[in-house]
Amino acid sequence: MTHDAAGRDALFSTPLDEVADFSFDERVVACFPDMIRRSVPGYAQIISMAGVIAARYLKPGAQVLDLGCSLGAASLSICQQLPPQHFSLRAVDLSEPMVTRAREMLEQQAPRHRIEVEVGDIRDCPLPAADMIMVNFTLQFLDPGERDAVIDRLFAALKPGGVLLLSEKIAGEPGEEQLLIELHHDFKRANGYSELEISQKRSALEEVMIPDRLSTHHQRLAAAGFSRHQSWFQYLNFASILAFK
Ligand SMILES: Nc1ncnc2c1ncn2[C@@H]1O[C@H](C[S@+](CC[C@H]([NH3+])C(=O)[O-])CC(=O)[O-])[C@@H](O)[C@H]1O
Ligand SMILES: O=C(O)C(=O)Cc1ccccc1
Repeated sequence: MTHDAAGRDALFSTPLDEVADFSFDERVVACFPDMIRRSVPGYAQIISMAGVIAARYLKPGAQVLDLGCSLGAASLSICQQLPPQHFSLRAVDLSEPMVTRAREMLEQQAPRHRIEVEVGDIRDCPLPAADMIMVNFTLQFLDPGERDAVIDRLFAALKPGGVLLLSEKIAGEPGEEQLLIELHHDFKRANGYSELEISQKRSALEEVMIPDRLSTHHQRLAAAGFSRHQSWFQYLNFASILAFK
């Protein structure tokens, strides 16, 4: 069983002969809200602040991008803070089943907002000039060697004064990694995941999600040309940065 009728994540609950690399398929889509809430410390806080941050910076007529949108939670957060005529939003994700479900959910929960949801790759999808770009827990799934070019692309797409909201799982600074990993596993245990689920998920992610250190993210943002970039949130090995063009 990969999930129950209530959408509870049970993807890694039974022993697997060989744990395949993690992928955002239908089985993940069906339990994604539960999985991310129980796996990512601070996810709910970051999502609710996305709307609050948008309301602080966006002027009427603003264009917003949500890249690696999954089910559109960050987009929905903005819809809850700003009226439909205030902004247009384009949400993109590489996973077709995610995009299909995100379209349905946003249509249902924000029917009057101007939102397009498209299948696309953050590495090469068209990026309209934007006032705010959100990249929440997406850069971490790219090959580390591809991340500089993506941040450069986002900088180029942002209008002057535009804001980037970048959230990521992070590697610890030297000497600090082990404690963060152990406490994250404790966090998962406290949220009902078993030892087997924790270790099989870890194997599934090993090859496909390689976190950078927070300092690496800041260096990359500086190199891309961001005039100001500041960490505003960290909960264990999950952090969020605001960067301004
Ligand atoms: N190259 C790529 N281009 C576009 N999307 C991609 C790419 N690679 C992976 N993805 C997509 O990035 C998303 C990552 S989840 C984001 C949560 C969301 N932001 C949220 O606010 O709920 C985070 C997580 O699961 O830890 C998945 O939907 C992938 O299909
Ligand atoms: O579960 C984990 O260990 C994570 O690091 C976060 C995560 C959440 C959802 C899908 C993939 C990774």
